[in-house]
Amino acid sequence: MTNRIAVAVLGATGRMGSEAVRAVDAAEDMELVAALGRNDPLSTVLDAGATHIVDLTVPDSTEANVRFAVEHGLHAVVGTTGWSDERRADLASLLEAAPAVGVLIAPNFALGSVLASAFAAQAARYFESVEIVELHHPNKVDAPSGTAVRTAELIAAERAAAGVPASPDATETSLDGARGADVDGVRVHAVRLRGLVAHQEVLLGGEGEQLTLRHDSYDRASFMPGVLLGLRRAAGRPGLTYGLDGYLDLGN
Ligand SMILES: NC(=O)C1=CN([C@@H]2O[C@H](COP(=O)(O)OP(=O)(O)OC[C@H]3O[C@@H](n4cnc5c(N)ncnc54)[C@H](OP(=O)(O)O)[C@@H]3O)[C@@H](O)[C@H]2O)C=CC1
Ligand SMILES: O=C(O)C1=N[C@H](C(=O)O)C[C@H](O)C1
Repeated sequence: MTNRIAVAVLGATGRMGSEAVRAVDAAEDMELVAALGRNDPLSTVLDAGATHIVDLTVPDSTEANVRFAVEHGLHAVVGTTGWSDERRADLASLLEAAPAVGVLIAPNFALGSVLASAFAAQAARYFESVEIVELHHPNKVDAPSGTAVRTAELIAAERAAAGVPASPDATETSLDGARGADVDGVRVHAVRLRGLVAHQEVLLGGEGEQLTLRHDSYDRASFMPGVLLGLRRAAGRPGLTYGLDGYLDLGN
């Protein structure tokens, strides 16, 4: 096949990176031209002729990796966490000088997770209370998860637009952390437990009822269709897209 997408995977020895290497390698319309570990110089990507990078590294390195890609005209599909509002704003400014480059930052590549977050945001305006519980493997270095932060942001925006007041909470005394982290007014609780991969529950409470929206990734294979979709679409979506939902027609 001609015109295959030339992909470099950064973080290639990691849990996600190694899965992405296999997925890109198996995709007929893609060519894996480089697989970088922590000690490989970023110039490897250019030497290999990559047109796209996939970043699955660590919050400390992802920003520099993506800046390097944009500065060299490469499209980027980013799954690494740590992309704060400030970091995304800086990246959006950088992209103004590279108008042909597309960057996707996807807190979660699993279709079910993206849908669950969208459904939770839709539902959140109808319930008095909402809290998020995310549950992950104990090797995860960040908490709360990027997915939970993104879900809380979407929920908070919907509730603000609908004029829904803050969830009721009479807590007067508590141990540090007992009520979780406050993300845009939504409480987020993080569980780290051997045996888990990546899971999330959004708990929505109203008078006499509860709606729970739960998503489970039992295997990192669940993230790969989203990674490949991102690679196929990034060049056609110049600028910064935050969330895989930006590449999907979710009808909202
Ligand atoms: N968007 C999504 O759907 C998903 C996102 N993630 C996110 O992806 C990221 C990676 O997760 P995971 O694969 O579990 O993590 P791992 O720790 O398994 O992998 C991280 C990789 O990054 C490399 N690395 C570490 N430090 C640096 C550095 N300073 N510069 C460059 N590379 C470095 C590691 O190399 P070495 O092995 O040499 O240390 C390793 O290959 C996390 O932020 C996680 O939250 C995870 C799952 C799904
Ligand atoms: O580190 C992980 O494993 C995951 N990280 C992402 C996150 O922080 O949301 C995506 C998924 O939850 C798995």
